[in-house]
Amino acid sequence: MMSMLAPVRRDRIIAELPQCFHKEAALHSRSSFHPQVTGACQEQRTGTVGRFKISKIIVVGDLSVGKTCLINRFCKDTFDKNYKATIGVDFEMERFEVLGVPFSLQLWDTAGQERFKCIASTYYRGAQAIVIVFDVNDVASLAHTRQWLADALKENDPSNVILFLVGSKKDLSPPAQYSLIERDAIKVAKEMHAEYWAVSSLTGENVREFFFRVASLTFESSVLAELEKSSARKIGDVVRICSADGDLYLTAQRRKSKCCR
Ligand SMILES: Nc1nc2c(ncn2[C@@H]2O[C@H](COP(=O)(O)OP(=O)(O)OP(=O)(O)O)[C@@H](O)[C@H]2O)c(=O)[nH]1
Ligand SMILES: [Mg+2]
Repeated sequence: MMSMLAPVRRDRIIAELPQCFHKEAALHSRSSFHPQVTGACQEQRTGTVGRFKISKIIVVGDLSVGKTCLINRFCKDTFDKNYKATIGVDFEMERFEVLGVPFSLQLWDTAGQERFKCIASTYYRGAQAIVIVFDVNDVASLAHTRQWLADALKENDPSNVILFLVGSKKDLSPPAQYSLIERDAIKVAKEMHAEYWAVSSLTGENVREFFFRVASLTFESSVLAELEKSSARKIGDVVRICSADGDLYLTAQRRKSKCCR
């Protein structure tokens, strides 16, 4: 409990919405946090967010695409060039402060190897975000992302999770080759309603930016869900949270699940 109360690391403080990687495949293209979220944070009306809530993020994808390295680069700032398969699952906690509100992510690193998949999949439930990783140098791993998503969604409510499609090992891909796979990856991301990123855990390129975006969008959707819940309680009716026009995927998903008919 004490550690939960200790101040958040200075390099985990998020005061502005980090931008997306590619405008064509972004969860939304607003340039700042949703005004209702900013307002709620200023007035400390974020409900369970910031006090009790820990958001679960699961990371899935083929074996050896670099899931463990991605998490280790961000959480520990280390990189191991030797492959050690994840057996079952591992997890890391990361504490942030978003718009002045403490916010924790539980990052679940799952096994890509077929023989461990069965154990790993029992940890998929209750995810707020699903990160599907593929290797930008391996088209088959991109093709397999659809199956990984389907498996992860079996254990989760599809209208309540946010999705990220992440191309790894960007350092190994010459620019001309990279831009070819990026075209396909963006197509897949759009189909999935996922936000697309490309990263390198070896060089660290985009790793921090990516996790800041994950934390921010997960935070934003948690606070919006809290606001929706508390106003629904007050009015005793279904309440619509107004969204800016730039909100591409989030509103579409929410509309499917919760909003007025
Ligand atoms: N060059 C380069 N190599 C990477 C990068 N990320 C991971 N690797 C290498 O790819 C191999 C697999 O990385 P892991 O992170 O263990 O892969 P994983 O997805 O966790 O694999 P499983 O746990 O079996 O599912 C290791 O040898 C890493 O060093 C990267 O960004 N660049
Ligand atoms: Mg691993």
